[in-house]
Amino acid sequence: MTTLLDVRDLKVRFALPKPSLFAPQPFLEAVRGVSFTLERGRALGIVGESGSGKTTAAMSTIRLVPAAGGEILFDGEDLLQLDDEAMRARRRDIQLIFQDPYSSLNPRARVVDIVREPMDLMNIGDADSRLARVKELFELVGLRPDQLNLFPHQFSGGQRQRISIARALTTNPRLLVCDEPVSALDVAIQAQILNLLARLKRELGLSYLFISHDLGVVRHLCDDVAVMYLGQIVEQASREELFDTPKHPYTQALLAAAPSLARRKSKGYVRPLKLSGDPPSPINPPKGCAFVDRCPLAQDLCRQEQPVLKPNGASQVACHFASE
Ligand SMILES: Nc1ncnc2c1ncn2[C@@H]1O[C@H](COP(=O)(O)OP(=O)(O)OP(=O)(O)O)[C@@H](O)[C@H]1O
Repeated sequence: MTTLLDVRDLKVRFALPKPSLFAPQPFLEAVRGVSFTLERGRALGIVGESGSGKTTAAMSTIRLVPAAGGEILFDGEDLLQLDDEAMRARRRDIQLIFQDPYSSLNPRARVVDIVREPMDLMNIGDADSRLARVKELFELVGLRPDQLNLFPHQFSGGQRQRISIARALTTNPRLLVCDEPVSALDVAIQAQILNLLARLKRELGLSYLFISHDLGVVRHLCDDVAVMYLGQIVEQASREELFDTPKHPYTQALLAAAPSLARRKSKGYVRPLKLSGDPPSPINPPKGCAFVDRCPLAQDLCRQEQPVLKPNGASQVACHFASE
């Protein structure tokens, strides 16, 4: 396996309005030292509750949100060190798919123009080759050639997501960042789009950074999974390892909340833990473990010392007392 993306100690913080002129600048710590690797041809799912920092981590990985620190090695080159022009050139390799295809597609443009636009903006090929590529991509994503001149409102939600995917593929990217790409779709349509993404990954050797709050969706598509909690990764493992033997009490609670995903066999013991309460505020986050107030394993050490990700079996887990 070769590594496409190697993110090290990524930090993102947002400046908040000052309560008064002379008060210190308050910050919201949205991503607090996140590290992960994504191998070529694989899909890494990032899961976690709303507000855990999934979107911010992914957007800062591709420099759509500025990072406050860290390294983002794409093919060995640190994206944070690139000037704007070099970064623009890199954008060909990295494309985005959003949750709501309708709001990301220009309602007044014909879909042929929508799909072609990235090639126009990046000056890829001539008019004929661009049109040929749009037709090819239409077929690849399961749209018909006679639909080329229609407008977005003439398509269903699932078809609109196919249009977004075709558009994202025009530049021959190597990495697709998918932010809740099927959350707005009916369950049956979700499966179709996930199957399409899985096929494209196989056929084109694409890598995905796949953000979702839905563990079922992640299990369908992703090879590896990172679980985020208050701006940090608390567990990272292969799909099998994560769903069969979840180790962090937060991962166990997430799985226990989705009984259809918990393993039938006793191999992975999933504590019947119910999550109550909310995560702490990302403004002045706690010094120790952020999960401590909701955790059945919590001890004094957890309040004093932040656990770091370390190997636990075949997984990486940030917990002082995680099950082995
Ligand atoms: N532009 C911003 N300014 C200030 N705070 C922000 C901004 N964008 C995000 N945040 C905060 O950063 C934290 C992480 O948000 P983020 O959207 O990355 O989480 P998420 O896990 O993707 O959640 P969701 O699934 O709801 O999108 C949250 O506390 C959010 O309120």
